[in-house]
Amino acid sequence: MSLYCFYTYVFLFVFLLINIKQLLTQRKHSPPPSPPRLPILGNLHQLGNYPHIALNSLAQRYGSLMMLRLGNIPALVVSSADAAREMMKTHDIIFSSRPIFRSDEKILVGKGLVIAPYGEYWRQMRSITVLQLLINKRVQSFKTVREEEIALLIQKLKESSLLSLSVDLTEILSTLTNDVVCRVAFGRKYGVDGEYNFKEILDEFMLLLDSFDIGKFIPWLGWVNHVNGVNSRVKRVANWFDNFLDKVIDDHIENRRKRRNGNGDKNMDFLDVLLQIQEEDNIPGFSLERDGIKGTISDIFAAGTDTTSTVLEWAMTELLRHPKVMKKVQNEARHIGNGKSSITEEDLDKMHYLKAVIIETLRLYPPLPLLLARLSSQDVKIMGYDIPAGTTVITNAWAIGRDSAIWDEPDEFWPERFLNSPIDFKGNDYFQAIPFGAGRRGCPGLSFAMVTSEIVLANLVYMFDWSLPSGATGQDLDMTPSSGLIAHRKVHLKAVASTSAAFY
Ligand code: HEM
Repeated sequence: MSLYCFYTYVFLFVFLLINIKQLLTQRKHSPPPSPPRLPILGNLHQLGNYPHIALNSLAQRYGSLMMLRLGNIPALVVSSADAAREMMKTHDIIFSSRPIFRSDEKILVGKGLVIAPYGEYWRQMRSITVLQLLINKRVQSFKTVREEEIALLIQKLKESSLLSLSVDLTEILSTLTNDVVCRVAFGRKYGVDGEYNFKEILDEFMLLLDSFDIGKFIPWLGWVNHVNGVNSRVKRVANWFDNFLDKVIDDHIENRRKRRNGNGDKNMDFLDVLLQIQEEDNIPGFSLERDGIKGTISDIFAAGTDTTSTVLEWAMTELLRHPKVMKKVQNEARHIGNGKSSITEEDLDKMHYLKAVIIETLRLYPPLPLLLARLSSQDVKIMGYDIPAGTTVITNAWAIGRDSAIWDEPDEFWPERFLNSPIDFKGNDYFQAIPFGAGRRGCPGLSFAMVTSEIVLANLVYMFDWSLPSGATGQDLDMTPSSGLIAHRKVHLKAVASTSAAFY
């Protein structure tokens, strides 16, 4: 071999070595694409008032996996069904924690499930919530509570229908879901009247939970919350809620002592169930403390009230915008109800179109459009990209539900697409629409939420014909969502109920 050839081979060898090394390092660190960022704010300024919509626009440019920086927080944004499946199914355990923001801890009283890091405490609390509180048998046992509250609602609507008055459906539905959850949790209502102005406090609690908190993202700017009064409002609501729960728990303990029959499972509310678990104290290596009880109840109010009324509010909005769909769901309800005084939960199994209306509503308007954030607990590869441990994960369920690669005419309200469709929202097999999240941390309140939404909507359309005030048409409705964690309507939905001719 000539000297020239020898040097050429050495040169090629070194060149190849360098390239392979570079390739390997690139492979080793292949982060998802990122939009450019500003100093300190990172990408925070790009979220706007409607983060789910803004993030969807960014995803159109940067892809269904994007890495953002929200102030100090590295955040992965997931915007496709495939990426969500990989995260919540293939690598479920790695993404089963939640980021802890100090402000959430301050608002959510006690030590509950929603913000608990993945681990033994969460596992025990989750198992109590799923197997003792939200299991189907228990959800069904509250059928009478739902039916009684619906009867009250129908009575109210009949009264305003006699006077052709418009009703604030947003307000009425929010009160209804709050009353149902209150009775299920405490065995009685704590409304606007009486000793506790529970509804007002709950509204403030939801407002604070929903509000933008700069200290979450840029801790050294946390002082802003002192200046603008948010911290004192948080403290006031948290103290109020804490004292309220103490009082309700003490009353329950006293009543159980008096009754001495606290073991009768039949009429037990959630608090009774939790107190019984605490008394029996037979979970190996785990004791349910008062703080755990408070946390569970606080979670159920935070996660279960506004989310459910939001579905109903959007479902009624879309029905008012689509008179043919309204007619179809009314015909189904009236055929099945057949002149009875109300639709019962036994009737729901036969109401396929009504179920499709609810599912289509959840696809288009997931109440938590960005679900609840998750946190990666170790380095992992998703869709070929490297995601480091400690990354906050935001899943854009709103974008997935409207993805044109999955759905025909994705922005159209068309319940027929779900008739005879195998898609459920359990997040086991189908990730095309995931309003309840998926995997280990998926929503344990799915059955509770579905049966409540279905029975309320069924009765609203069964008993009444609906129109908009002052001769407005559905197309006049303002469809702007609220900003915040829960995307309800920005403008309250007001409508006129008239008792259907079928019931005269
Ligand atoms: C339409 C109504 C509802 C929607 C859309 C909804 C949605 C969600 C979502 C997206 C999550 C996070 C899931 C994830 O990280 O993958 C969640 C968690 C949760 N939901 Fe719901 N939810 C609803 C109703 C309810 C109800 C009625 C209850 C209880 C009565 C409830 C209790 C909870 C709890 C306790 C968690 C935390 C679970 C955990 O972190 O392990 N939800 N929900």
